[in-house]
Order: sequence, then structure tokens, then C-alpha cells
Amino acid sequence: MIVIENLVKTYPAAAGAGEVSALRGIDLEIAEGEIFGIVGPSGAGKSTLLRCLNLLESPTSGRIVLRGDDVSQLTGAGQRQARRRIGTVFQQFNLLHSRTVRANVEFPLELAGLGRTQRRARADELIELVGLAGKEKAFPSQLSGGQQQRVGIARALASEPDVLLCDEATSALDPDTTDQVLDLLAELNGRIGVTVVLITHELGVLRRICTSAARLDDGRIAETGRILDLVGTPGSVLGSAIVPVGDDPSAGDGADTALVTTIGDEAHGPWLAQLVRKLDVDISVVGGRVEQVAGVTVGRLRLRFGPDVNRADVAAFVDAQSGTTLAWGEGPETIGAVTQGATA
Ligand SMILES: Nc1ncnc2c1ncn2[C@@H]1O[C@H](COP(=O)(O)OP(=O)(O)OP(=O)(O)O)[C@@H](O)[C@H]1O
Repeated sequence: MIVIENLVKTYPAAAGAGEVSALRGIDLEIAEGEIFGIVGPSGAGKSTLLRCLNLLESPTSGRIVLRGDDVSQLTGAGQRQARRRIGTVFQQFNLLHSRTVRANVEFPLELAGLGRTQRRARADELIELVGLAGKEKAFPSQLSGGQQQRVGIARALASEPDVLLCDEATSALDPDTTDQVLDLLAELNGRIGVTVVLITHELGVLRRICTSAARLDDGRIAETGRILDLVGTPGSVLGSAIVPVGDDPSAGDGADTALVTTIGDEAHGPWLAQLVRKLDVDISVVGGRVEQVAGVTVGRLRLRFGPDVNRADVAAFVDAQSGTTLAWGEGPETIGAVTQGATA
């Protein structure tokens, strides 16, 4: 659906002091029907990437290919047409306050030159789709934040885009409303098949609805993959952040420690008791967490082993369990400046 090739964006620095490299060569593929999360610390380049994707900003070099068409070098009418293929949902909703809900949703259709009857029919259909039937004549100030964001989503869908780009779309909402809006995005993805790309600093967003994700760091893609693959990859910073177990209270005392990750219901059998019985080892559990990730139960345990543990035997035992991976040591660095979020 979207192929980004060696995307570079450089800005002139303030007071003519050289250049700022916001994107340093991004390569990324987003498949049709994905809910794709892009995370990273402040200044990593998330907003710049989003502005390049919705064609508000021209890349310095590189390509953005949308369903086979290079959209990064377009200008004028071609660019305006391509913009309609990408709907954007904004953090602060960006609604027109003097217009009703219906008129807000109709706005992009007006710009596209659609007739009144068609506009109204399409707007009302979208308003119903986002769960706001009956609110057509309300003004944004008469709606809650979550309802306003539903209007923002309906408006972004008005021109039947290939992709819905969400720019921190739930950051201004409370945790319950965040969950409702995320669930709506997942429902729309399932019902109308729209590909969703979410820029976020909330790991809870990735856990709740994303199928794949990328971590941006200093203008580069530091890692990317299917969410459950990242979670099951020992050493994945993003995987560790999605299911964190906290710091090891006994770190640095020389004991053998390991992180064991279990993915899926099959993996949640009594493997720990069996491990202790089979290898006759002493194990302390010094951290743990169970989360629903992309609708699947994921568990992570931090284990501390007694002296003289045979690592090869433990690794062989864990390897033989389905959906289970093991990584020796305390785990990767934390992601930094990304919040866990209240959402499940
Ligand atoms: N218009 C601009 N002019 C100059 N530098 C810019 C401009 N926009 C962004 N930058 C710089 O590019 C880098 C990436 O910024 P960007 O806003 O894309 O990061 P971000 O990951 O979205 O951060 P945040 O999470 O804080 O919004 C930063 O160093 C920023 O200062």
C-alpha cells in the first residue's frame, strides 16, 4: 500500500547555522489493511514523516509510493488529487467551529466539487458509521472530545482515502475515550478495509490495535515488524517496551537472569513448574507482566536462576515450548520519552 524509499528531509537550521536532518533515509513498507503504529522519542522525526506522507511537506530526496504511484514529487492539481487519497486525523481535531457536524464532514467534499445532495448523503452515511447519528446538526462546541474526534475521523474518510493517517489522534482524550476511539479505528479498518497509520507516543495504542509498528530514532527506522514478532524477538527495544517487566531489583549481583516471553494461550501452560522439576534448578521470579497485545495474550517473566544453572539445558527446554522465547540478561535499553499510556 505504501512504500517509502530512502526518504530524506533536511531543514535549514535557525539563523543559517547549517542544516537539521529530520529524516535520514527512511525505508518502510506498510501493507494494505494494516494498522501501523509509528513511535519514537521527541525529535525522532515522527511529525516530519507524517507531513511528508500527507503531502504537506516535500521530501528533500527519496520516494513515497502509494499503491504503485510515486506521490512525493507531485505539484499542483496532481498533488491535490493525491492528497484526497490520504485522510488525516489530527490531535486537536481541527474542526471548523462555526459549522455543524454535517457541514464539517461535507467540507472536503465541497472542495472536491461534489453536488449538495451527494455531499449530504455521503456525510450522513459517515456520521452514522462513526456512531454519531442524530448529531448531524450539532456544533463542535456541543460535543465531547471523543465525539469531536469521531467527526474528525468521518471528515478524514469523506474522500474515500486509501490511508487514514492519525497524528497523535488520541493524545487529547482521557483513557476511556482513547480506548473507544481506538476501537472505532480498528472497527473501520475491519469494516471498510482502510489502512491506518498512527503516529503516537503511547505504547498502549500499539498494544490495543496495531498489527505492525516501526520505531523511529534520530531520523532513522531503528526497528520495524509485526507487533507480535517484535514482542517475541529477544533484544527488541520496541517489543520490550510494549510488554515491559520493569527493572531487575537484583541487577548487578552476578546471578544468571533471563526474560521469558510467552505468546498465545498455548504458551501459558505450567512450563515454569515443569522447568524446575525437570532441571532441578532454583528459580526466583523477579518481574512479570501479562498483556493483551493485538488481541493475543502475551506474558513476560524475568527469572533469576540459582548458581550453576546450565544455560544450554534451560534454553533447550524453553525452545521446545510453543510460542515461548528466552533471552539471557537484563533485556534491552528502554525506548525513552515514550509513555506506556493508560490503555490496555
Ligand atoms: N520546520 C522545521 N524547521 C527546522 N527544523 C525542524 C522543522 N520541523 C522539524 N524540525 C526538526 O526536525 C527534527 C524532527 O522533528 P519532528 O517534529 O519531526 O520530531 P517528532 O518525532 O515529531 O517530535 P515530537 O514527538 O516532539 O513532536 C527535530 O530536530 C526538529 O527540531
